[in-house]
Amino acid sequence: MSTTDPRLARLKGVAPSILASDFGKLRSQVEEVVAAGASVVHIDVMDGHFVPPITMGPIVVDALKGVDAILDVHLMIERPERQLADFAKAGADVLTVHAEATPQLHYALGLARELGALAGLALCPGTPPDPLVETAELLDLALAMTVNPGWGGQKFITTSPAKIERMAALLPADVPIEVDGGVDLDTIGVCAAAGATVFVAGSAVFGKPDPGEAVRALTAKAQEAQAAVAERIPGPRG
Ligand SMILES: O=C(CO)[C@@H](O)[C@H](O)COP(=O)(O)O
Repeated sequence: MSTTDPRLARLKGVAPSILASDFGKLRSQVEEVVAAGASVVHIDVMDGHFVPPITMGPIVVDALKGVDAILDVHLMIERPERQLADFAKAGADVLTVHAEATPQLHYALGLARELGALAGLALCPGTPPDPLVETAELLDLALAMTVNPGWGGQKFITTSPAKIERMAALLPADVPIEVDGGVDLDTIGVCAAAGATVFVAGSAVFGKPDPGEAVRALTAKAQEAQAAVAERIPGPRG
């Protein structure tokens, strides 16, 4: 964890995923959710190899430059270390790579930091949390996929909260845990109670008629669950 980076203070709460947005009005939709309180905007990069779909590249990150939010880039691509420089140059604040996507994890995470970004490590639902232990000192964020990566609108995998708890037990308390996939009003509370503090939501935000209101409702649910946990067990993640 690079504790001095001021961006870490904003790396929390609901992170709307632009995968579910209307790309014809991308900037105004993003500005709407930021005005509603989102301090993180999630950008899903898919390469057609690590996951079947192809989505977006650095040009989309660049299009969001200047938005008053952390640009959180989730690289669902093989050998992400080869692309990190382009995404950093485009304005990525967080560069998250998958443990399953490269044999050179320490190199990739170190490079993300060297390029001036925060370094995130993502784990697919079937991947045990072990890589977090090996790379802990290089991590600014841990991402628990709560669906198999590749598509928005999937159903939340119900064993995810137990995995989040295992991750939280292994990580230093100041490394935030982000959840991604099937996060909505029904599932955000269990994620928050398990220790997640960043909540990626695509369909549950941009799939709604009022994305700003959706951010506020999700935020309230997460805070309610966090408050209930803090009342029971005061602690660093509470
Ligand atoms: O990384 C991914 C999908 O692989 C996600 O970020 C999705 O964009 C989440 O979408 P919803 O499940 O919230 O609709």
